[in-house]
Amino acid sequence: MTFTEHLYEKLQPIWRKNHAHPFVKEMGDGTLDQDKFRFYMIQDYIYLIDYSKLFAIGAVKATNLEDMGKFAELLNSTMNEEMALHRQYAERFGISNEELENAEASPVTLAYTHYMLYSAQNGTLAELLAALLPCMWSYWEIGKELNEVPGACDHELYGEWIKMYSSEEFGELAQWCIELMDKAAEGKSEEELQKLEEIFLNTTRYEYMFWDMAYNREMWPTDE
Ligand SMILES: Cc1ncc(CO)c(N)n1
Repeated sequence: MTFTEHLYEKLQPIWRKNHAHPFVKEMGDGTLDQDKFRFYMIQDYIYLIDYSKLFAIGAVKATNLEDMGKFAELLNSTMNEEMALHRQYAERFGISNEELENAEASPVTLAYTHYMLYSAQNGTLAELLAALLPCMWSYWEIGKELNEVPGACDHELYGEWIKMYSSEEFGELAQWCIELMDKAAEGKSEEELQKLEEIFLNTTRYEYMFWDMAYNREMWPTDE
């Protein structure tokens, strides 16, 4: 069994919970409250700015030109394709690019992005991959699952989201991350593997918390 197969199997209970979250389910059946989606889309944009930086750090930590180029490709596709989807949604909601870029991160968004960047900046390439893999992998799986729901990808609001994350292009990038994680885990000590598992578990948990934060539109406590 490969390292990623082991992680996938071990964390299935949490992954199932992610897929079953009402935010995800309601995107699939088209009943999701648009204000929840609007909140999600703004927070996800803020998330993706730091997520892009993770790929830039990946390019720095890559040990060969092929992987370095792939991280550069991921950086480019995140900033110019994935974030373009959010910019399109923002336009539909009447939110300007500037507003989007300067939005305030919620507590969960801040905790999640900072944890990822901490792991990327202070850890090995394998640790960076362990932090980023649940993001790419779970979105790809959720995209594919929602794409199976009859009519879901034709929904006037959520259809584009489903098409993006179930796309072959997104799937290929996720697949590349899975393979690189397995290569990077090769020959690592038990202790190091344990560390990778812990990081993977934590970002998997953060994925759940991100859906939940968006569903409840959770922001900072107010002074009132
Ligand atoms: C929170 C989150 N995780 C993963 C992805 C996939 O890129 C995303 N856009 N947002």
